[in-house]
Amino acid sequence: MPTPDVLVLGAGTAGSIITRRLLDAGLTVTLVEAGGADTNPAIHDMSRVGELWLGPEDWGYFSAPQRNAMDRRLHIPRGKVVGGSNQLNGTIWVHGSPWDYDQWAAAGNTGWDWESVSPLFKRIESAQSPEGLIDTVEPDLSPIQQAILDSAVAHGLPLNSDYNSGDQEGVSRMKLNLRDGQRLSTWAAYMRPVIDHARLTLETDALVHSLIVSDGTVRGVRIIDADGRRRELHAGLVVLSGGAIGSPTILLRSGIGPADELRQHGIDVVADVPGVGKNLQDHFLVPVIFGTDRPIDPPLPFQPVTQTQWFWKSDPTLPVPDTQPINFSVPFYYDDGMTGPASGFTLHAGLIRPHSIGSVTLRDTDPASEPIIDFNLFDDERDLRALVRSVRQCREVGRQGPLADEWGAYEALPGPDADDSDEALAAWVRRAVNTYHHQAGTCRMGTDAEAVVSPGLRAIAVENLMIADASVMPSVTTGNTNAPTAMIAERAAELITAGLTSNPRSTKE
Ligand SMILES: Cc1cc2nc3c(=O)[nH]c(=O)nc-3n(C[C@H](O)[C@H](O)[C@H](O)COP(=O)(O)OP(=O)(O)OC[C@H]3O[C@@H](n4cnc5c(N)ncnc54)[C@H](O)[C@@H]3O)c2cc1C
Repeated sequence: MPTPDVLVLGAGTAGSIITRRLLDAGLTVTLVEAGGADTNPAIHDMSRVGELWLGPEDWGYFSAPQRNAMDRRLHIPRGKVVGGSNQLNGTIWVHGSPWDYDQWAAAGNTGWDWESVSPLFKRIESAQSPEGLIDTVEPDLSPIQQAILDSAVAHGLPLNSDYNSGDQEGVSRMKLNLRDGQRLSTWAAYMRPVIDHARLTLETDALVHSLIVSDGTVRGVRIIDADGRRRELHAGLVVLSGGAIGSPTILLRSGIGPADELRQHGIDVVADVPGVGKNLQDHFLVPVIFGTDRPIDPPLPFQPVTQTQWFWKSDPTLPVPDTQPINFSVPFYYDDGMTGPASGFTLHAGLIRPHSIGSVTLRDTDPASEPIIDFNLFDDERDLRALVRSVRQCREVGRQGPLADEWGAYEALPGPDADDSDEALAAWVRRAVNTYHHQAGTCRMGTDAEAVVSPGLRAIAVENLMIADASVMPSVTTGNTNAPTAMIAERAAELITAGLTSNPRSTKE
């Protein structure tokens, strides 16, 4: 096989966009993905997303026991399929706050301020730009979602018609990535139309073991392919897009990471990069589940289970909202210990500006092993406080407006046994907290000693390696992370094509 210009590792949200843009720019690309084709009908039908959890398309990770959450191990779904986590996600399209990107820039990441990145979001969206490939739609609300929205307004939240306008606060209908009622992942939008491209080689069901590095330069990658064979692939440039869990673990197995950690596993140290796998940030949800006297119809086929959300400051002095409750049209019982009525709805309290910082480390050197993912939940008490306030607010919303008057909503969980004290609500938060699936930051960009990539997304310690996915975020954005990851991917492709115009083999900034 001829050597491609670029090897892209991971066909998720970011890898799909980068591959397409590099093909458009005339480059030869090999795209390597651990998962297979997106043939499962539940991927495409947003009323069936729950079926994907712990199925063949889910890496099915569990966190380390969370000492401040009753030692619970939280399920961490991650997409193992072409399209990656975008094929399992809720398709909620949220830019984040302009403040997020200005913070990135203020930390030394020149070029990532809001004014610089907002044109990239515009370029991605078909409603904003003729070259945009991603559709965002607001589906008609189901009757229970309309009642949730109206009850939130009755509670005093402003109705916000566009949370991507720069002002996130208030309750909104969600903007979802759907086309003809079906999920529109970046894989579907960017890659499906070019799947037979002459300059594309697609390796699916191929697990990346590690990078091949010699003389401080990345030359290619070792994979275990669909037939179980160990093979090496080479390229002029390698782009790592394995996501916030996959990218740091690939680096660690390659000998790029904290030297002491690598030696513990008997891995030769290629580059001592202390920040690899550190700075894990995520968002967290806590369900407040209601039954209703008036029966709620189950979601129709292709009807999204979640359609409304709100952004709210649990402390009015904060610069941006630190909570983002999202609302499900069904009672969502996360584990066997949670029981209640079969028909109902869930208002999820949501923490989106976490202070506790976690890590991703290797369990062993087997690429098929689950890494140790430790959120370090509630290490910082402010996170617990914000979730307690958010749970209290969700309870209040469920008790008023049309939810109470027209649907006869009653709280099933935490339920009447939990009083309204901070202690009682904190106990529920520790018992019921789960990830909101927005892991980020584990190969963060920056200019300091803990940075893994430069603001130009080049690996700091080795040549010919770029990292582009949710792992490079310096801090997680205020809201869902798919759109920000897509934005990072567009920027990455732009940086590669600009840098390669003069010399296709040069990766220097
Ligand atoms: C259940 C769920 C719901 C979510 N809901 C939303 C939402 O509604 N809105 C939103 O904005 N965000 C949501 N997210 C988050 C969003 O989907 C992610 O932030 C985004 O997909 C991250 O993109 P990525 O490219 O960084 O990683 P991914 O999309 O995860 O891509 C990484 C790819 O690399 C592959 N890979 C990893 N390791 C290896 C290896 N060793 N060898 C080969 N391939 C490898 C993976 O299989 C995967 O395909 C959700 C996520 C989940 C899991």
